[in-house]
Amino acid sequence: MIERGVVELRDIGFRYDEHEVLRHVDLTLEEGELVLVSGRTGVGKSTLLGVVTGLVPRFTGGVLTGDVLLDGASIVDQPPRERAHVVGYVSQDPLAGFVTDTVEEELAYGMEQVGTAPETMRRRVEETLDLLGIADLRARDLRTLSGGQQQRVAIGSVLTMHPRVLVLDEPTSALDPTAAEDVLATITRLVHDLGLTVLLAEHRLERVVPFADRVCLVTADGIRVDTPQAVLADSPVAPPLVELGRLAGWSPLPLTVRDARRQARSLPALAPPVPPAPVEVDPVLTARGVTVVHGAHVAVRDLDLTLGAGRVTVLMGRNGSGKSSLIWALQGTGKRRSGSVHVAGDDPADLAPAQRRTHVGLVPQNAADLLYLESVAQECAAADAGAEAPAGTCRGLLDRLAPGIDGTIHPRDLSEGQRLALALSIVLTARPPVVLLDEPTRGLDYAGKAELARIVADLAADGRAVLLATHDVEFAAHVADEVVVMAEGEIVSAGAPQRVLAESPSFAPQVTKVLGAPWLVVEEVATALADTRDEDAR
Ligand SMILES: Nc1ncnc2c1ncn2[C@@H]1O[C@H](COP(=O)(O)OP(=O)(O)OP(=O)(O)O)[C@@H](O)[C@H]1O
Ligand SMILES: Nc1ncnc2c1ncn2[C@@H]1O[C@H](COP(=O)(O)OP(=O)(O)OP(=O)(O)O)[C@@H](O)[C@H]1O
Repeated sequence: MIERGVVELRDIGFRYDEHEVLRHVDLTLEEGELVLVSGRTGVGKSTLLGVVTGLVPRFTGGVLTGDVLLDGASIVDQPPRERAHVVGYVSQDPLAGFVTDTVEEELAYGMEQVGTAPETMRRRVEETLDLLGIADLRARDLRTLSGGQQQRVAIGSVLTMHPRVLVLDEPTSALDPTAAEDVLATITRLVHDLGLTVLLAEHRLERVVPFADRVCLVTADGIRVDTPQAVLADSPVAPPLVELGRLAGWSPLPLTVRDARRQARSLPALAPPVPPAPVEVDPVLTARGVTVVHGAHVAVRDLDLTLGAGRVTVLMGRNGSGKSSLIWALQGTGKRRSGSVHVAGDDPADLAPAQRRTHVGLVPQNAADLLYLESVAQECAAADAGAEAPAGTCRGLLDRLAPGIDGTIHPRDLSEGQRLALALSIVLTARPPVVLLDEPTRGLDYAGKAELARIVADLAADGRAVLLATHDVEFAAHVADEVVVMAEGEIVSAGAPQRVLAESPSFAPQVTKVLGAPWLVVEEVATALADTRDEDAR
């Protein structure tokens, strides 16, 4: 008998006119394995996932060649709807995928479509509410949920269908670190206990690598599929632990914090980095007593915040803790129940939109909200004109964040990371004194994030105040001058990253977990190692 995978992709090719996205892709997914799809922004990860779900080419256009098999039978001509009970899919944009109005309805919808018995439906809805920690949201309108709450519902609504194959596109991008761990552990349990097959695209390898059986690295030349160890040994994208292992010359490369801690015993004694001394800063934005209320829910409670010139403040906190609500209130569009916000003598809430943009720039969680023109080139030209910046300014920023995007593409057709990069470039072109970024790393690869960190540092060096909300602890460790943690609408901790991040079990970056505070990032270890080697040489 021939061993067959659950899903087989045979010599898959896909192109939009001249733009070739996938070629000669052969991939077999076995029962009960989790395959991680990684690769640069816009390289074709979502497209590869779409070939399995059938959304590509049916809903994207373009030309698909090759064959897709499910249990040995070709399904390449089968519409996504007919595969849905076997192949569950969670997209990068949960809101766009919702078909009902409330959490409970959404969890039941797929089961209703396939005629699941009512008592089974009821039971699975309850199980899923618990599994994903969303029981208290059951009656809520989907559109009023926070980004992370929406993402949990989207995952839940697919799990209730008990699919055999689960296709997930950045499923933890909006989740706080603890929730992300929980969701990945839940999925892994289904993989191990029920033989679920999972294909999962993710940029934050540090989160997913420990759970992956194999990694599929997508490059412009095709795919490479191997064990995480083998792919990461020389892959251009690697999590901090692997970077640390490469730097210290460890073999095998550590994939978990536990492995790295063991190997770290072999490191020479290193002089820890000296945290920067606190400095006096000029306030650029001052918020006092800000309260934001949605219906009966107090999202931000009597909160004071000062953003200083030249400072990057990172806003963290559990899903639903009020970060986005605060950001919109600071920008002036979000309704405040009470309190005041001042930027350069004005309250942004009192200004007309055009004037407000010169005070405060905001890149929202859903970057598409900022894009309204027909092409990338038009968006860039409009941003330059609006900001009276030299022609090419916006495009220059875009090429730093996500290089090589064709200017004629409609913003709607960009990959998730490319779209975010465009929205960031548009807002940053105006160089407002206050820059607010709501989860600015979704869909960005490590190189894109490193560029974003440099751009943010440039803005700060130029005297701007930057506030960015993120769940990406590694990115936070790289950019933060100060970290502010929210819980239940209030600030519960604030201070230097060496203290707030490093001392928290949920927010500590990988390097801190291995070496302890005040270590935060691999670059610090590289510097310290080079120093000891210099001394040895002397
Ligand atoms: N209609 C279209 N015409 C031309 N190119 C397109 C069109 N739609 C998508 N593309 C391009 O196809 C490529 C693949 O996109 P895809 O969404 O698969 O990337 P990705 O690797 O998932 O990116 P990300 O990491 O940002 O999620 C991108 O470069 C995108 O710009
Ligand atoms: N219209 C609304 N009605 C009721 N509750 C709302 C409404 N809008 C938002 N909320 C709630 O307010 C809280 C704060 O939401 P917010 O989006 O500010 O959180 P967040 O910290 O940005 O979360 P995430 O990390 O998931 O993006 C959440 O519990 C959310 O469900």
